[in-house]
Amino acid sequence: MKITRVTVTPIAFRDPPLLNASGIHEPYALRSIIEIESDTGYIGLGESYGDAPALAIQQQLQAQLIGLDPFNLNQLRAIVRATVAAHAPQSIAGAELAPGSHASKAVSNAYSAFEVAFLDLQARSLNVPLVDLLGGAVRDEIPFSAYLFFKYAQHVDSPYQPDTWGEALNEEQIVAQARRMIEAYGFKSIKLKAGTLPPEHEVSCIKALKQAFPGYPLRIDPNGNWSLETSIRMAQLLGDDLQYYEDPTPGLEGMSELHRLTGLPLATNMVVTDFDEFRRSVALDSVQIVLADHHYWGGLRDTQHLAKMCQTFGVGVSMHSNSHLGISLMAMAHVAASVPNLDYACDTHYPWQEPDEEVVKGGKIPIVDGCVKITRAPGLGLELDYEQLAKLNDLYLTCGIRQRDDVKQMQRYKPDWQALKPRF
Ligand SMILES: O=C([O-])C(=O)C[C@H](O)[C@@H](O)C(=O)[O-]
Ligand SMILES: [Mg+2]
Repeated sequence: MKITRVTVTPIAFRDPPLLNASGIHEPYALRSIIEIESDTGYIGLGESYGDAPALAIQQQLQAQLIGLDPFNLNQLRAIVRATVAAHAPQSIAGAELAPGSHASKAVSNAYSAFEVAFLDLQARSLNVPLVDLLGGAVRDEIPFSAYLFFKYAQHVDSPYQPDTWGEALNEEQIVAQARRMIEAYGFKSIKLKAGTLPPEHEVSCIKALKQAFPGYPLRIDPNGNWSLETSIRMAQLLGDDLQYYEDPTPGLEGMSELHRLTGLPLATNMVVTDFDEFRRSVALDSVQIVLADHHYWGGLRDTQHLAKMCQTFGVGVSMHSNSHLGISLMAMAHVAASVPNLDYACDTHYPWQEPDEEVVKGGKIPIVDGCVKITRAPGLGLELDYEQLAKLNDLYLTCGIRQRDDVKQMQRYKPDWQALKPRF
């Protein structure tokens, strides 16, 4: 088989005004949709970052992959490496909360974008689900958690109607958000994105969730926005409320000290984002759970390698998410299906995206009883809806956003807002 067509299509879709440690989400999130076609007529799909630096590399790669055998992932990696070395500026500051847009992650994120499409194409040509190329499924229902955010009712510049979730700033509103999400999707665990309002208030929201959903595993994620001292103080208030404490404080050293002092299980998608950081984290006992993300960990197979390393060193593993659509969700589901030691329900932003904004046929992928189900359909089991793709590409062309910037967006609400870390 030879690759005869590679198409990278940037898209934008509506994103609610979700608050986080950096600031606030812009009205549109960016992604890229990747198609690889073979001379035998199969198409493989991928989804990745649509921010300018990531997109530029993906677009550079389009022409260079023509003629390649889609089974030759080592050659894909070599081409990606050479292209990044030749074209990627080293100094691009990526959006901090989208680790895949860091310049240092350029190889692993571009490789991953195409690896998923290559694997999808391979699996389609063999008429097997993608997970079979990853060693087969140890589960076919992949658990995800309810991912709650503090949020405003509408964006500062209202480019479209306010979303239906409304404001969520206090305990009652957060409990209502959780209730709606759990009723709609059946999630069995809850994550609260924090690091944005005063820490005591965020902890009080966890207490309210604990009362409203007894027995539900709870997590809080301040994205490194609490000092070590604040993280210790909040740990005392939280007691044993949490399933794990996600990235409360910055740095491998800070997390290590926090674990030593509190004994709490710490999770991360910030201090362990590559294999070098993994090695250092093991030496320091900084984190007890790594949140993998194939988009910046170098694809589905490297995510399996990460999971194996976690197992070897007695570290738990689950999954991180940025704003994404269905191709990413199914890629996450297939790799999660192949990992025996996936110990926790994965994160996903998927419920925050609008029902009419999906690029795969059939619309939004169902999440039932908190799980995404994988089937025996070949590859990822998805077909592109070209009308929808064109619609979201138009949105990309007109939305005016080219690189995620949650800090700058927050400055539109609060002109003296600064990117402080830690803020509290
Ligand atoms: O677990 C995390 O740190 C994230 O999910 C990062 C995300 O980018 C989230 O904070 C966001 O989009 O605001
Ligand atoms: Mg996190």
